[in-house]
Amino acid sequence: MRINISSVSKAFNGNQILKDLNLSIESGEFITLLGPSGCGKTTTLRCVAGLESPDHGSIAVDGHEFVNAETRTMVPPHKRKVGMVFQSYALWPHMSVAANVAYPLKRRKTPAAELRERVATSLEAVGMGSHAKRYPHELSGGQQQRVALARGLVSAKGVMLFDEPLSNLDAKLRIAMRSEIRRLHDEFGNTSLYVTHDQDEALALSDRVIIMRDGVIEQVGTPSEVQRRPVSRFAADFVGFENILECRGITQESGAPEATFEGGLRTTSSELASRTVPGSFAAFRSSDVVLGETAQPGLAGAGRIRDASFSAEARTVIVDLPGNRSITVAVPDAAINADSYRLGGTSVQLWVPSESLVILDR
Ligand SMILES: Nc1ncnc2c1ncn2[C@@H]1O[C@H](COP(=O)(O)OP(=O)(O)OP(=O)(O)O)[C@@H](O)[C@H]1O
Repeated sequence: MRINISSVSKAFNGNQILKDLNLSIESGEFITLLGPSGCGKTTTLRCVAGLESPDHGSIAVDGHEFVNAETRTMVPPHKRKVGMVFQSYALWPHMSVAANVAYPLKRRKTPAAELRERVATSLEAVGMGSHAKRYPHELSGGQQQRVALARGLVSAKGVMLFDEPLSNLDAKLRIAMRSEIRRLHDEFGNTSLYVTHDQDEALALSDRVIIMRDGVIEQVGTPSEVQRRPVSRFAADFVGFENILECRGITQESGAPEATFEGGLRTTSSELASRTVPGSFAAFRSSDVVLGETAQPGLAGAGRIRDASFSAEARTVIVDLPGNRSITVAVPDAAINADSYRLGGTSVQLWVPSESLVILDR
């Protein structure tokens, strides 16, 4: 089912939370809203579910208007037939697993035989068929979340909404449940809108990722587009570009243009310099900085190692650059034992290849 969010605005107590939001989600797509706390992700989801009403704009599913602030159309939440899965699971403690999953169907007065069959099918789908008679307190967190997922699936007529459903699970279970959620999305042929502030989760699950900032959409793209080609400093920072340096000027001393960035880094390619203006930014990942080599097209400079941290997850050094700037560099495994990387104060040459740089004008 196709979801159309058109010019949706929403304010709480005079604070504008959603600002003229427009988004079209294709039938069968898995879309993630990714952004920092407070940017309006949950509010967007709640407007689709009918738990909030937009002040302006409309939301339609397959051309059928759920809400239109201008014409005062408002379909109540239980008539929208969307499945919703919350971070808190929101299971009724006094109801068995089967009764929890049956609840939305009961509200819709689904005939008993159909109800039993749909409850059994969705519990089987999430691997909880043998736990139908248990109560929520007899289940682990991961099992409770599976029941919440089954209840969402049973309510859905094609649209599923997820509000940080995995945040309360430990890291290992979170990764396992991610693929379950994606599998069920494909198996049931749903259109899914998923809220998270975890970029790994968004990138792993989605067909397209929407990066939100202060109630507006900053970038829409496939996981690889947002990861490799962020459109702004904000988006680059959000998808994990550790290093973002501002261009301080363009010179043409030796004939070819050369751009200088914060920390004294300079372009070694006129093509790169021609795409840069003072005030634009060069963004690059710590894993794309090469220490001890230079002179291929890209960005080059020199600094001093301030600090090295080698842990199981990351092997990084902080390099201080002139002008009180520093950058983070991920050291390849092969270089870990090189003593020079462990010594504070050691001078290093550094280079970032052209293809690893993203030049941003905002
Ligand atoms: N019912 C409400 N009444 C007043 N303010 C609200 C209400 N719901 C949300 N807000 C405010 O709107 C802003 C956006 O909230 P929202 O939950 O949409 O953000 P979010 O991007 O989902 O953040 P998080 O990741 O923290 O859940 C926040 O500042 C929040 O305090």
